[in-house]
Amino acid sequence: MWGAPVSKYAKSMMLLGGGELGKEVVIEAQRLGVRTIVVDRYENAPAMGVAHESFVLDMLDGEALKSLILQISPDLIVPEIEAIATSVLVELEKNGFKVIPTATAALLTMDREGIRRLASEELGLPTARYLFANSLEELEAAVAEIGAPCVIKPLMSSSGKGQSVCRRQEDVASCWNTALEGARAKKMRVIVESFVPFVSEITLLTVRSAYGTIFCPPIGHIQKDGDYVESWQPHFLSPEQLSEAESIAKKITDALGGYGLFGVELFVTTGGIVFSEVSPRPHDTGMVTMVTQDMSEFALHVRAILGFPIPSVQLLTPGASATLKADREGEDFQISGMNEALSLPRTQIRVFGKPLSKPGRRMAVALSAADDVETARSRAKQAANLLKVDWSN
Ligand SMILES: Nc1ncnc2c1ncn2[C@@H]1O[C@H](COP(=O)(O)OP(=O)(O)OP(=O)(O)O)[C@@H](O)[C@H]1O
Ligand SMILES: NCC(=O)N[C@@H]1O[C@H](COP(=O)([O-])[O-])[C@@H](O)[C@H]1O
Ligand SMILES: [Mg+2]
Repeated sequence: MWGAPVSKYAKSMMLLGGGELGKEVVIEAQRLGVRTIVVDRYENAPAMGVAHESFVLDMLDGEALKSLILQISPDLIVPEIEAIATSVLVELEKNGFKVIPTATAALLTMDREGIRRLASEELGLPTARYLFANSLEELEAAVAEIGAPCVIKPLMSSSGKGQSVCRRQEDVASCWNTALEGARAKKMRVIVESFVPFVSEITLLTVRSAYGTIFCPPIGHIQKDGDYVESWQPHFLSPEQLSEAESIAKKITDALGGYGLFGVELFVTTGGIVFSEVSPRPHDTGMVTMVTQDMSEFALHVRAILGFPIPSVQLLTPGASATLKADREGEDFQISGMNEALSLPRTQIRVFGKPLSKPGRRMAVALSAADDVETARSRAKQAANLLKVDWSN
């Protein structure tokens, strides 16, 4: 029960991060009459355009973050990106603030070490072999021990930033430099993971609500340079694979706790399902649910975190998503090809509205439905290929 979004009875939600995923979360919260406040590191972030209020802040600056939260005093604090001074959230939670799904979940998943140790060492879930390194020398020793090929990632980063595959011992120095450039946090520590020879990879969207835990049908995806370029739903798994995937997802999300939607990333291998990582919030590959399910991952997240029950989720049609990425840095661009993309059957687009284009930055997504996944995938790819980040000079 709550009042109008600008009244004294308003229910308020503060998003820490306001990218394309946060934008859809805000829209879903607005639909339920919730007051929305968006914080991000730059002006005109996608979610700011649809929120009641917004603030520009370096969310890794703990003091600044704490003072803003105390000033606004939101009912719900909803982390949306991976680079936040999460220790502040832990402290504020102790003082009665509600962090989604929990402050500890945010803390553990912001840091690859926290979530990996929980999954592998405490819960015994199958993962790639891994080691950590704080310097180039330590990294050389870790790569020698894990063996090439292996994957090297900064502890705090996302969408593949700073990530590289080390194929030979001689490449270690260049991998270290890639990690240094891509890390969002100042602290430099990397994880070295053995390369998992997967057959496919999936995201299992898992919803913890007042009703209990439910799973969305698996989403298959393809990543390039550590970032997603294509996803589809449903992704076929055998009954044994599905029950293994759901059991892993249940264990990790139960350990993190709280209400909300989680994106559990899993590798499907010939030897079974391997846990990769988990986002305690909507997942980029899950944008496809905007055309496939009765409730999108964003609607599910909002409904769960507001404490409402979610007895079921229904897949309405097979569907797919494909991304538009920029290849140049600058502000003087226009997105073209929308007319052509939207001429394709059962196709929609989301243009995020990011004010600055950068090489590799995701600017829009095409979403297509069809009677089967293969047709949906080819439609979504075709639509995304028709979209362009265009420059007048
Ligand atoms: N150990 C591994 N073995 C094989 N492939 C891997 C491994 N680790 C990562 N990858 C590949 O790189 C992709 C991105 O890795 P990961 O999810 O860890 O990065 P991320 O930066 O957290 O990305 P995001 O924020 O988009 O989830 C994976 O989806 C997978 O395709
Ligand atoms: N894989 C995580 C992910 O997709 N996160 C989404 O990307 C935004 C950052 O984009 P940017 O780096 O282009 O600002 C985040 O705010 C979130 O919406
Ligand atoms: Mg990932």
